[in-house]
Amino acid sequence: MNSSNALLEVSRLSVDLGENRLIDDVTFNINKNEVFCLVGESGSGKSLTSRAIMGLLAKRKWNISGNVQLEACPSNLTTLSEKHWQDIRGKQIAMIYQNPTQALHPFLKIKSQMIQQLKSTGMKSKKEMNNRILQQLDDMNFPEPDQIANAYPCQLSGGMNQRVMIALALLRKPRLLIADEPTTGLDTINQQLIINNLLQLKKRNGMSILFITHDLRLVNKLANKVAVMRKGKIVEAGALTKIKNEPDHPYTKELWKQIPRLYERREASDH
Ligand SMILES: Nc1ncnc2c1ncn2[C@@H]1O[C@H](COP(=O)(O)OP(=O)(O)OP(=O)(O)O)[C@@H](O)[C@H]1O
Repeated sequence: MNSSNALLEVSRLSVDLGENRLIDDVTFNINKNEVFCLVGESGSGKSLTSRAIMGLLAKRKWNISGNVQLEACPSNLTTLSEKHWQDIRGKQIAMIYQNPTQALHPFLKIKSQMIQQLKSTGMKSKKEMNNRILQQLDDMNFPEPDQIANAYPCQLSGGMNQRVMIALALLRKPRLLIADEPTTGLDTINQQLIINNLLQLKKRNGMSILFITHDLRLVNKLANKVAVMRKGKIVEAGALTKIKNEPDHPYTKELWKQIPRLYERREASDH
């Protein structure tokens, strides 16, 4: 790692599908305890970048080059075997998605899904697992964690399932959470609830967040740093204040113009 404050360093990451270069020479760093927002229009390559970082692109289909370095791991993440990834995914880096059904099993109670995660850490005591599960659901501000633990996903609302998915992802206290549009499609109240909850947990657990979104209002509320993607490339990156107040790239200027007024105030206590 080049800096002692860096948690993740992505350097010259490219992803090809056959002749098509879909991610092109992407470079950025995420520091410890930082929220890094990756923004850009649909199809710009945000999700593909996160899936390449997370080792979720099958090598038989995708050609990946570049260097992805995580503080806890001496190897380039793009070269790790699936076996090695089992020590990293969930424990060092976790991911949450827009749609909780991607992460939740429909026919298993929430508790069973959480137990599976905890068993993979070597935890054996039922009591310890039960306490950990209730604590994690309590951290997501569920007033009755026990009821949630004993529910099936279909018995919960979309917003509740989204919070359960976050609880599941954070069970092993990862250093980096990749959040791929986790609030898109939710109503404003649930969106606020989840964003505030994520900021609380970031502070409590001392984790960093790579937050993927096309919603600049969320960027304004959450980000320490921002990278703007377009057609597979990062066209501009820097501190939120710089990207917001003095954007250099015409595309970034255009993005901010789409919001007439940024009314959401950042609460200093969140950070
Ligand atoms: N599984 C796939 N097979 C083929 N092409 C893909 C696949 N996934 C993504 N792509 C292509 O890669 C490019 C980047 O897609 P990506 O999903 O990363 O965009 P995005 O910025 O996350 O968009 P959105 O905001 O809509 O999720 C697009 O041209 C997309 O069509």
